[in-house]
Amino acid sequence: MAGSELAATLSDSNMSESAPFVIKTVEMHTGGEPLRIITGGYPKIEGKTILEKRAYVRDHLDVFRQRLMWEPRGHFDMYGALLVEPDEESADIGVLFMHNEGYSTMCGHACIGLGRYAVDKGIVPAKSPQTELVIQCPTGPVKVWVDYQDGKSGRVRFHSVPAFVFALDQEVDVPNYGRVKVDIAYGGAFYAFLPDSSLGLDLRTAPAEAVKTAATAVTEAVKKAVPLRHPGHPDLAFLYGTIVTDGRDEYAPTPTVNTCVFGDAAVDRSPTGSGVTARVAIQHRRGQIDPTRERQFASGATGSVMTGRPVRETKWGEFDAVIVEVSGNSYYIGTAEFTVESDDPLKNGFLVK
Ligand SMILES: O=C(O)[C@H]1NCC[C@@H]1O
Repeated sequence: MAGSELAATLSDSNMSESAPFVIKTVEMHTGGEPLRIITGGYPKIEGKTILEKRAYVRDHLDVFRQRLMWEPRGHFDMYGALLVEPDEESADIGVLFMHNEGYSTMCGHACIGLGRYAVDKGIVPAKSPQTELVIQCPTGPVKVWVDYQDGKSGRVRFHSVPAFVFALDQEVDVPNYGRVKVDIAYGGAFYAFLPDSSLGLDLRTAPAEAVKTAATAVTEAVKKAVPLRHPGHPDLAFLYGTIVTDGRDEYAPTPTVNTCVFGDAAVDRSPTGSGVTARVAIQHRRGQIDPTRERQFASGATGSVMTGRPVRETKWGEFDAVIVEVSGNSYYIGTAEFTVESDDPLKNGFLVK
């Protein structure tokens, strides 16, 4: 099935909030991070470009995100992908990402899962030893290669849009943590990076709650202090989260650990594909990594690993940029069919904070 036909079947019912709600999903995880792929039942999505579609679901269909991401159908750290018709000729599928707070612009762990899904569902014809496809994300086209052997999809690699460094050693005052230096980089979304030691933490032993609190304080401080700009579109110019690292940026054959806190203080269970992309851009700028040295990045939450390496230099607008290759594994964990009863007082979902 072509990507555009699939997107059309997904959104052919013109459903209002009060209409019967039956949404089907395929459930996966990538390095522990959930991926709820919405495979049927979403209302019609208006908009020509993918950023217009993102704005449309945010402004008109947000209750569907809340129903699917929040409790009782989801949870605080749930993550979803909604297939949409791509508007770029080269793309096989288009996707909008969603989480506890809104709609992200790029998601590496989701592209890894969606690569397998597209091959396994026949959205793109499977080819051995690997199948290539392009996923149009709000940030732009992402090239994906899915290993395919003996009728089985496997490891996935992707090249996201050009990644660039926005600021190095930017000083910010973070309430309760003092003055810290952060690097800010774009890997399909903007992240602030800083080592655990700057926050008085040790990622190997710190409880997730402590990392989440500290990273959220950093995100809030950076949002206040540093206006971001993006060379492509103003909708892409926002800080998505903070990634706390173990500070081991110099190349080593063993994994360096990072924990990403994004959206409304969601903790990524995976090493964060878009974060690895942005972190490699910083390491490349500082001469800490090169194309011959693939680096391993481990999630501080689960220990799951993705690899990252710079592939080639390029530009995006005024920014020196780099194409980064990231790879990882995702797995199927089930399917679901979600419904709503009209008299359920909690039908639109809730979060316990
Ligand atoms: O892998 C990633 O890029 C994503 N995981 C959750 C937060 C990011 O969007």
